[in-house]
Formats: sequence, C-alpha cells, structure tokens
Amino acid sequence: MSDSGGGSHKSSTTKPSVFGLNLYLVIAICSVFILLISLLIFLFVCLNRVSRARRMRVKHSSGSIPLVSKEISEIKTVGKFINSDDSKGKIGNEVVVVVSATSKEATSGFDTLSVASSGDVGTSEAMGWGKWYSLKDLEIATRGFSDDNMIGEGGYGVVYRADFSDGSVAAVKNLLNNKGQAEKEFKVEVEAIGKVRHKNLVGLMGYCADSAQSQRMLVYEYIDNGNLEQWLHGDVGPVSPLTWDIRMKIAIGTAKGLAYLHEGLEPKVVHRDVKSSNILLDKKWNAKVSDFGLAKLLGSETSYVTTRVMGTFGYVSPEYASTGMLNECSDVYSFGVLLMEIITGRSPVDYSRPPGEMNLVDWFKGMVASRRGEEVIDPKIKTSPPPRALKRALLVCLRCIDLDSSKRPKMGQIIHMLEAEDFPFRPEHRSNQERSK
Ligand SMILES: Nc1ncnc2c1ncn2[C@@H]1O[C@H](COP(=O)(O)OP(=O)(O)OP(=O)(O)O)[C@@H](O)[C@H]1O
Repeated sequence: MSDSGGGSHKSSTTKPSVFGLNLYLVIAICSVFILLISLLIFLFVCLNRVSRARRMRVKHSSGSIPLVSKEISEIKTVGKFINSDDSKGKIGNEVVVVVSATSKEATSGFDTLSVASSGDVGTSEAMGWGKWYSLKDLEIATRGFSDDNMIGEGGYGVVYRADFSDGSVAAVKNLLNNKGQAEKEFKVEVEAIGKVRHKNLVGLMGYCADSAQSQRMLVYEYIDNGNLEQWLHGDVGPVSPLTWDIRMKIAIGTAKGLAYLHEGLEPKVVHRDVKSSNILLDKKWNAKVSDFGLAKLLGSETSYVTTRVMGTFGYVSPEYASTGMLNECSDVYSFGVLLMEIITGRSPVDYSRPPGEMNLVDWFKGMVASRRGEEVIDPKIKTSPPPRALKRALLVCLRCIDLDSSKRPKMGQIIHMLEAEDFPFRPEHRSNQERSK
C-alpha cells in the first residue's frame, strides 16, 4: 500500500514536459519568439513608409510624373477619378487615376498619371495628378510671361507659349487668379481634362498651383496652327486656304474628339463650349478640341445636370439656354452650328448682316428649306463640293439642331454620316423616299 501510495505522490509532483523540455520553458521561448517577430514586422513597416515618402518627394521635386502604384490608397486627391483597377470606371473619392482609354481612337500612353503625397507640394497644391510645374519653371519657359510669348487671351485668362530647356513647347494658360471661382474652374478643368488623351483633343500636360503667389496655371500641348475661328473669319484673302475637303477633315476630327468625350469615357464629359475658337489646328489641319474649362463630369446614371448656362452666344442649344439642363445633346447642337459655320464661313451671330441673316441657324434653315443649299457655301471656297457631299453636310447640320434634343444624332453617328460616301443616298434610304412619294 505504502509503495503504491508513494508512487502516486511521485507522479503528481512531476513537472509537465514537451519533448523532454519543461513546458513552462517552451512557453517562455515561444513568447519571446513571437515578440521578436512582431517587433521585426513593426520595424519593416515603419522603414517602408519612410522610404516611400522619400521616393515621392524626389519624384515631385524633379517634376516627373510618378507612376501609379499600389500605394495609392493612402494618398488623397481632390476629386473623383476613374480607378485604374476598374476599367469600367467606378468612382472613387480618394485615389487616382488613370484612364484606360476605352475608345479605339485614343492614343496610347495615358498610363502614367499618379498622385502627390499631400506633404509634397503643400496641401492645397496637392492636386494629386499629373506633372507639376513650379512657377519658376514656367516663368523661365515663357520668358517671364512676356508679351512676345503671349498667344492670346480668353475668358479664363491669358495663354503663353512656353519653351522648355529640353526643347519641348507648351501652351500655358495663366488663369485669372481671383480666388474662389478661378480655383474652382481650375480644379474642374484639371480633373476633367487630365485623364483624357485623344488625337483630336488638346492634351493637358500638367499644371502649376502656387498658393503663395495665388497663381493657377494649366500647361497644354502646344498646337501650332492657330484656331478655326481665325482661319474662317480672319483676313485670309479672297480665297480661303480651307478647301471643302480640309473643312470636312476638320469637322470629322472635331466630331471624333467630341465622340470620345461623350462615348469613350466613363463618366462621360460634356464639353459645354463647342465653338470655332476652341478648335485648334495643327499644320496638317488636324482638329484638336480645346478648352474644357466648362466641362463637367457626368455620372453614368445621370442623363443631365442642371447648372448655370456657360456656353457661347449663338452656339448654345435652346433647351440649355432656357432650362440650364445639360447633356451631350447640347454639344451636338453646338456642333451643328459649328458645322454650319464651317460650310458657310459665317459667324453664328453677325450684326453686320441684314436682319434676316444675322442669326446663322435661322438663315441656314430658311435657305435649305427653299432649296437654295448651294448658295450657303462660303464664297471663299474656290472649288464647290460635289452635290452629294454638300447634301450630306447640310443634312447633318439640320439633324444636329433638331429642337427635340432626343432626336439629335449621337456624335458617333455624326462621324459615320459625314464619312459615309453613300449617306444620305443609301438604297434603303432611296426606296423609303420612293415609297413615300
Ligand atoms: N494648346 C494651345 N496651343 C496653342 N494655342 C492655344 C492653345 N490653347 C489656346 N491657344 C490659343 O490661345 C488663345 C486664347 O485661348 P483661350 O482658350 O484662352 O480662349 P478662347 O478659346 O479664345 O476663348 P474662351 O476662353 O472664351 O473659350 C487662342 O488664340 C487660342 O487659339
């Protein structure tokens, strides 16, 4: 008995062991190990953050465009952009960026936009987008914003030619720096244009936002052959260099730029100020639509937005003028007026003409209705277009200015109509006409 009792006492006092080691010792070793691992992870995360912040500063001080990275989620931007991870274009409030061009027309290379960390260029300047220019960069490139470098002046400010030391040229739009409105427009414009690349749209290369000097500037690609208004209404002599074919090339290029804004982007962009001075031209007469200062992004679910009317007299659609209701159909109307201007060489509103001819749309409609279509052609066009081509262009004009905005064609359809040799003479179109006789 005493033996068995002694045996049981021995087993109850033996310390627990794992692989022959004392259990408490094992627990202690594991705890120290876990603690060390946690410490290492913590140190790794801290070091990573410091080096990332340093990398961002270096990129911005050199003015280059930082690449989009996965670190994006920690960076705040001022607006809503298409998230690069989602080509269908969900809107994200923080984070950037880039546009996957959905249109075939889009040129490549818009995969380099990213963001600035808010500490890099000052909080209010941290637009989180594109290439940032310092005021000094732009002062040097424009020779101190000299009159010699001034290209022109518009409603938003003065435009200067900028020649950079690497040989590149840009157009710098120095926005009127009254705070509030100008800053608001600046942000709208940067957000709207920044992500868009298309051969028929003037590309935004970057911006300058210097709070200390209250300066806001946009830096665009430089387009070297003036604007359409100058070529249509400027002093070009009795014969315009803009032949019928060149005019149609400009019209189709403009339509392609607008179609990309309306149909190739998500959310779509309505230009809101389609007019001849906003169509820039290169030496090969390629059209480049400029000035998205009035553009607003429309959400995909939104068919229109209400806003104050900001277009240009003569081009603004009746429904936009009267209600402020805006959607891409308003741009189509303005495009119709622009096409009339291209065909006729007349301004949308011209008080120097006789009363019945002051308003281009009314005069044009009257002329076409009374079968005097050939008479509307700009007398400065030396060689008249073939009757079919003329009829095609006239018909597009009329369809674009339909008072019922829902009946106006989409910009994509307009391109097809202007390009199609057989429009409006397709067999089915003819047989429909014959049937209705
Ligand atoms: N990217 C550019 N390249 C070359 N010239 C340009 C560029 N952007 C604008 N310009 C020229 O600068 C001048 C002013 O242009 P801006 O867009 O500011 O005004 P606008 O279009 O004439 O008027 P608004 O501001 O009412 O639209 C115009 O002559 C225009 O052709």
